[in-house]
Amino acid sequence: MITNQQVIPTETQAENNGQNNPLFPVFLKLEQLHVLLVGAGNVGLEKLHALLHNAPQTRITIVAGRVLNELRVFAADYPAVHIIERDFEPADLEGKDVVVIAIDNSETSAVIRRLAKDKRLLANVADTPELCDFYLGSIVQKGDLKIAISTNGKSPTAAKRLREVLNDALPAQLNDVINNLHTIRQRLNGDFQHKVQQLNDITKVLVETPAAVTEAPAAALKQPPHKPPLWIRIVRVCVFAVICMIVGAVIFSYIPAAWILNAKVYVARYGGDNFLWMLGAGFLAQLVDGAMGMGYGVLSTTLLMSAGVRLASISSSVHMAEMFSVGATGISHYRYGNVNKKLLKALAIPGAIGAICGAVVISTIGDKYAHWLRPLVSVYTFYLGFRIIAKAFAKRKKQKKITRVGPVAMLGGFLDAFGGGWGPLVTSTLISRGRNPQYTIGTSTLTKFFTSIASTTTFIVIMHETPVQVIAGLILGGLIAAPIAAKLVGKLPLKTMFICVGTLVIICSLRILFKAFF
Ligand SMILES: C[C@@]1(CC(=O)O)C2=NC(=C\c3[nH]c(c(CCC(=O)O)c3CC(=O)O)Cc3[nH]c(c(CC(=O)O)c3CCC(=O)O)/C=C3\N/C(=C\2)[C@@H](CCC(=O)O)[C@]3(C)CC(=O)O)/[C@H]1CCC(=O)O
Ligand SMILES: NC(=O)c1ccc[n+]([C@@H]2O[C@H](COP(=O)([O-])OP(=O)(O)OC[C@H]3O[C@@H](n4cnc5c(N)ncnc54)[C@H](O)[C@@H]3O)[C@@H](O)[C@H]2O)c1
Repeated sequence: MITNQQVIPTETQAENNGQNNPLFPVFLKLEQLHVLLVGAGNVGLEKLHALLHNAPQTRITIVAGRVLNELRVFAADYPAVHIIERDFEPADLEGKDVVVIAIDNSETSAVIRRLAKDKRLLANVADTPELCDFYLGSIVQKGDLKIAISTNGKSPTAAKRLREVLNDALPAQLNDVINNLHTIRQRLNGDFQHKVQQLNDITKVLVETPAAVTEAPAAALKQPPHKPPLWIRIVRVCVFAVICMIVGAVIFSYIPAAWILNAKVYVARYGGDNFLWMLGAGFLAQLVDGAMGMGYGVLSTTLLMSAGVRLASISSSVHMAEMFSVGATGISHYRYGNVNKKLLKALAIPGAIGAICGAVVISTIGDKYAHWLRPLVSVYTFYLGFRIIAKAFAKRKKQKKITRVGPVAMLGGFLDAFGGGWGPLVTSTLISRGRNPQYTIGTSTLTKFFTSIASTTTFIVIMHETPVQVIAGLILGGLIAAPIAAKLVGKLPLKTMFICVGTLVIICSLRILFKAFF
């Protein structure tokens, strides 16, 4: 059996090397070559079938005194096949790369073969192994997979039977498997050794349980390519936590606590009384959003509300800080081709209108009615917390594709001004209604960039002031978290993450509600 993979000799192969079958298999790009076929009888037709079945665009010139009618009819479907109806002439070898001889005269065959040899052309003399430079093989094909079989010329019938056996044994989905592995191969990062290791790990199951041929790589596509066992993941999380503690201890031993406490003097006017909260909120929100693709607004809003920051300040800072992170991610989505321009247009305008309206409402009546607006927003974030948890358990159902996206975007933009929610509302609604997740996440993220610009501009115009310190805290926290989040993407247990983040949002919202009424 021959494949086009690199052959690494095993012990048994090494023992057999050269002893039984010295033929060296190659897979010719025949369509880039010019073939001369001499003879157009039954055998000529068989060889023509074999050539064109594998490489239909191949340029083939057929030279034959008599041309079988069946061959003429068959060749008519292949524009690159040219028939010359006369006996062979040495000039026929000019400009050819490969010669197949299928005539009923062995002496003439030997002469043609010698002339070909003089021109250093490779020749096959059908059914005459001793005159062949190469043999045609029996071929099993499943999409891109091709297996060529040779019995070293001993029994073409055995080769034919083996082809039939393999053809039945190999599942049709094998081509999907190969395509999936091709996609994984293109997605893998890292150096060559690392890629080889990952591909070997993914495909190990194919060797251990051959029945898994049809399922394994498809499943591998859905999961991160290499999922280590649970205990390794637990150890990783613990190591990560310890590193965070050490880094934290080092940072705070160099930055005097008094300095941090003094910082609150500068931030108190606009941003509540604890800069660390803002830094922490920015860090956590970016960490979660970067790794899960949503949650920045909800998390930072609930955390800042818990720190007692003014509602309008929260909203304007969150949107301005978010503009940077969302802008950067949105642009990379655009570069990777994840943005559907039609959907972007349909989302951006209503989204921006909704965002402007939300920003106007919150910055004009935000402070005046803060005593009831804050608990109201908490009720909304409380609901979003549940939506995030629900995502952890949601099964993707095939629903009717949502076509009118405008109202969803407008509502998303409006409510987003109050406490985030664009992601949990717009992105998840579109995905759960049957839209392609890749394009939806990409397009929705880029749209979020535009709605953030709209609301931020509105806040600046209406409020005449910018809560610089809150924004600085959020951006700084986000900057620290971004590279960590990027590393964590695909490595975290998503379901658990959604549950944890949802729970955190619910607890924060409940706390605000509790404080408002008691
Ligand atoms: C694989 C396949 C590819 C193709 O041609 O496309 C192919 N022969 C096929 C079928 C086939 N050929 C013959 C029979 C009748 C039964 C029989 O004799 O066994 C059948 C079976 C049938 O048709 O059922 C007659 C025959 N063939 C050769 C000789 C001479 C000899 O052995 O000395 C004789 C006796 C002539 C006579 O008695 O006068 C020689 C060769 N045939 C080869 C290839 C090369 C060796 C491949 C290998 O290493 O295994 C080689 C050396 C040179 C070459 O032709 O390239 C194709 C199967 C396609 C499929 O998968 O269905
Ligand atoms: N047909 C079979 O199943 C089969 C099986 C085993 C072996 N063979 C052997 O293989 C050979 C070919 O068999 P076939 O059935 O194709 O024969 P065929 O008689 O059907 O065809 C022979 C072809 O060769 C051409 N030809 C002969 N001399 C030529 C020349 N100098 N220049 C150009 N073309 C020339 C003829 O015009 C014809 O197109 C024969 O020797 C036969 O004994 C055939």
